[in-house]
Amino acid sequence: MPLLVLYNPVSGDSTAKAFFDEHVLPLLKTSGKVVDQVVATEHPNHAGKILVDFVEQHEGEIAVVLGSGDGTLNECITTLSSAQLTGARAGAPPKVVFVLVPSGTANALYSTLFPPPAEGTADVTYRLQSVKSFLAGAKTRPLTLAITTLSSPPSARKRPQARISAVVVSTCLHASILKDSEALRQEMPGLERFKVAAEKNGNKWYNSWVKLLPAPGAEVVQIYDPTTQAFIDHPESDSEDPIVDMDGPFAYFLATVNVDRLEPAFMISPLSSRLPPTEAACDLVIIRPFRSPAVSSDTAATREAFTAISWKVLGAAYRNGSHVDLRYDAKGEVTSEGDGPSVVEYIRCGGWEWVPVDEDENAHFLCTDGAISTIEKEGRAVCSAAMPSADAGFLVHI
Ligand SMILES: Nc1ncnc2c1ncn2[C@@H]1O[C@H](COP(=O)(O)OP(=O)(O)OP(=O)(O)O)[C@@H](O)[C@H]1O
Repeated sequence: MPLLVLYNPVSGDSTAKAFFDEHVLPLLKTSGKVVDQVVATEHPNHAGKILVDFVEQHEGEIAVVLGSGDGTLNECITTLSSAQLTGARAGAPPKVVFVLVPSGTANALYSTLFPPPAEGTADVTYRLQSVKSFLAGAKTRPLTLAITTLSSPPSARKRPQARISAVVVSTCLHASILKDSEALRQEMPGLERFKVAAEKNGNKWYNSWVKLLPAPGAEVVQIYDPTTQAFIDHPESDSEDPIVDMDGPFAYFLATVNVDRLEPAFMISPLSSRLPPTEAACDLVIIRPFRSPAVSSDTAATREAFTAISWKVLGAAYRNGSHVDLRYDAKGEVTSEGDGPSVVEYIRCGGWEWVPVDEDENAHFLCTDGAISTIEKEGRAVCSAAMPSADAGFLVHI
């Protein structure tokens, strides 16, 4: 199988080149793997172009040893998915098997596939697990893709734009954090930039109309029930009318595919590994402040007071994803006991629609694997989960 070795020398703490020179390339060589090309990216979006060129120059399934974070992986998937391939590849995109070497800041996909040991993620052996799987000819897993279509208002008569994600699609707090944290990258190369950006955005609420759509093979939308610790049919979704309508305001709205965490310890969608989906589906984590018995109005004071609840939820996500079982007591305090309303609505669905209220500028940001897009006024974002056919698509070595 043609083998491309590709790394982003500036992802994470910029150590990918040293790690490849010292560990990855020697290991491939001593294992007898013939590497067809070794390339370092030179600028944003370069990874996708390198992959497309490689695909056009080689036949059959392609293996890519990729040293990067989730952003560069996304560039590879996005560029190849939208490329007009020429020659023998025209109209027939190949199967691409990624062998991941975590070299980014968050490495969400890698740390989901290989949950990190307590000692952390810097260890050489820890970082070479996907490479070892590749060398052993061990298992691969297909990636589900979340495809989000951004539409302009009908009067604009513009084509919708598609964004592809292999990890996360979000609005609200997470999108605001990612938007602001990018400006801090130089100053803070590690995960602390996300915390600084979170402080700035904690008291925002977002107004939007939302629809939840069932997965293709499921009749209805599903919701996690903390009492039985299982998914159940959403009470507002049945075979007659499976689509669930949701009102805001929202404090948090985030969908994942393929991952149960966005950083090694931040397990925001833990059920994707505890109760794995059997088909292409998004796991959606939603916080709506009006579910709290203590919140009945949207004012600066209620928003400020609710910040403590959001931090409790996100703090519990760092403790093994325990936020999914949090509830409100009668006074609106957060507890892990009783039978009050769940603080988080944890949904499993085939897709969703986000139609931001025009006046709410902050509700117009969308994050797809770290990249930020702006939904136009009177526009919308529609996301659906898809699994590619058996002879195409993207896989990872596990
Ligand atoms: N040579 C380069 N110079 C500057 N930027 C680059 C170069 N190569 C790639 N990039 C950009 O670097 C950005 C960050 O890459 P990547 O997502 O892999 O790492 P990360 O953000 O540190 O990790 P993670 O996504 O896991 O948090 C990408 O948006 C990519 O476009």
